[in-house]
Amino acid sequence: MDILRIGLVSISDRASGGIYQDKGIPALESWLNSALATPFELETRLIPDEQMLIEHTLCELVDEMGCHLVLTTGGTGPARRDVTPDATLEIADRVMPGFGEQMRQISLHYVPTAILSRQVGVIRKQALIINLPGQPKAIQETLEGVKDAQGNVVVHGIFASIPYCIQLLEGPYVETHAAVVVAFRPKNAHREINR
Ligand SMILES: Nc1ncnc2c1ncn2[C@@H]1O[C@H](COP(=O)(O)OP(=O)(O)OP(=O)(O)O)[C@@H](O)[C@H]1O
Ligand SMILES: Nc1nc2c(c(=O)[nH]1)N[C@H]1C(S)=C(S)[C@@H](COP(=O)(O)O)O[C@H]1N2
Repeated sequence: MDILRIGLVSISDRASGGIYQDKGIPALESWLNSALATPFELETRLIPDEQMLIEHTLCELVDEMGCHLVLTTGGTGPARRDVTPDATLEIADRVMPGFGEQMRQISLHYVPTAILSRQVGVIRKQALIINLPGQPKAIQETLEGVKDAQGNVVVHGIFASIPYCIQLLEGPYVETHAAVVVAFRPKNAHREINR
């Protein structure tokens, strides 16, 4: 069986220019290490907010590196140089509107400015590509969702739906640690999908 390959792309003019240290890739990496029970390989990239470069990087990760999942962080807002969703849509085969809708829903529990993120989820070939906001804390917030003080789920994180999406795209079977995120699969979703 194919090993799970995940691309992580931190998109920041200042982090890529050395003005501040990139916290995006370390936050993504540490969250994935805590959440995934399945072994995985990472491909990481730190790039500025340049649309052509973002498009090229996403295509390289999907088409050449064979990633099943690509998570971007940064550049989803309304500022002139925030072009991550534009680049993602440009190289997409299909849009998955639920991911953007769900992330904004989750984020409203944390910041009233959640609606300023234009983040999208798309499919290109075998890969699911998802834009996360640039604030490093937004990574855990959107992937994990909202829980109350007793640990009960208030809004499901988007990662709950990612293993089944990868499975439907004929990628590897992804298992998660239930203490961090419970992956949803319909009752009749077998480990192997036979077509
Ligand atoms: N890679 C990163 N590492 C650390 N902090 C970041 C990173 N990206 C964004 N941030 C923080 O989150 C804020 C919002 O992110 P956003 O993607 O809008 O960046 P920005 O303000 O356009 O600046 P830049 O592209 O130079 O990071 C930033 O102003 C910064 O404080
Ligand atoms: N979960 C979460 N979502 C969030 C935020 C946040 O701090 N946490 N910041 C918001 C803000 S202030 C902006 S401007 C938009 C876009 O952020 P970006 O340009 O850093 O991607 O994401 C929004 N979504």
